[in-house]
Amino acid sequence: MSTGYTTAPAVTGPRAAHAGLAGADVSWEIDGRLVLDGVGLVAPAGGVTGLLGPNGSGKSTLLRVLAGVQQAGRATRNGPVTTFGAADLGALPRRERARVLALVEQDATTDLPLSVLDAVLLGRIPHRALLAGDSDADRAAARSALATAGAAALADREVGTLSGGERQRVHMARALAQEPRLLLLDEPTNHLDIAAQLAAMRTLRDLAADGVTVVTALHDLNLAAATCDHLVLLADGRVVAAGPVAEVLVPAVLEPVYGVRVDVLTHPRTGRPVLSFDEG
Ligand SMILES: Nc1ncnc2c1ncn2[C@@H]1O[C@H](COP(=O)(O)OP(=O)(O)OP(=O)(O)O)[C@@H](O)[C@H]1O
Repeated sequence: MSTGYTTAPAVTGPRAAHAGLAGADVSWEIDGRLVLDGVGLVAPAGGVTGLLGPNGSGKSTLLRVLAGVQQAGRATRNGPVTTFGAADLGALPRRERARVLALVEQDATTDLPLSVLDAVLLGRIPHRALLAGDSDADRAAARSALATAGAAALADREVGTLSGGERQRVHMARALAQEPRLLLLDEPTNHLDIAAQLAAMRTLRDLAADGVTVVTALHDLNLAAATCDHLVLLADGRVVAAGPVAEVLVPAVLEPVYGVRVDVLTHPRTGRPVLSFDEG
């Protein structure tokens, strides 16, 4: 079922005047196949927007297109029109864009023999003069980001030796060190234990409360129910529903998209939806 595209919820954070991220008609073709088909997306500043959808629905591609790093394929029609506040994201020079947005990719790996601290310091590059080395302020920002991501103890480890969950925390720390105003994340809770998942989502909520626009792809619909303000549901490269959590996470929307039976309960403390699934 399509609920069409709804307007974004009211924004109440310190940067409430900022309109957040808006994408119109984002279409992308890979090997002659349309993997994003006219996606319209609104992610309000001061909120966490969850990007949902089954495997292959286009979440990673959309995030990479929004971040301007999608290599495979090409834009179709007139190309995506994506604004962040008053800025046309697509028109921003690369370095300028890196000062505005950070992308935390799914299972990003590196073969470079980098220490964790050095990997996180890479996030500071857009903020310093060309050819300048790390300043004390950069190192302080990197250590603070590591602490926020629950990875302070890993600072001197080599990235290649880390577990999946440890690496995930380091990728989050690198993005935090970048101090973006728009943070895009692809499955940031992948590999994380339950406490770390909740901590990661708490970090995203805290950033949003400070006015950062957060867009995160998630598979865990209950995590989305518990932590997101706004949801965008993709299926086959199209937006099939978007809006507040309570409007999107309903059986009539989810069942045809995922092909499972969904029951929605209400959390006794938070009042948010809690979902239960059965094979359809
Ligand atoms: N480099 C590529 N070459 C060919 N097809 C691709 C490429 N990258 C993505 N696709 C296809 O585009 C579609 C969307 O993929 P994408 O990774 O964006 O989906 P997703 O929603 O993130 O999936 P998942 O939940 O499994 O991570 C899929 O059908 C995928 O096979």
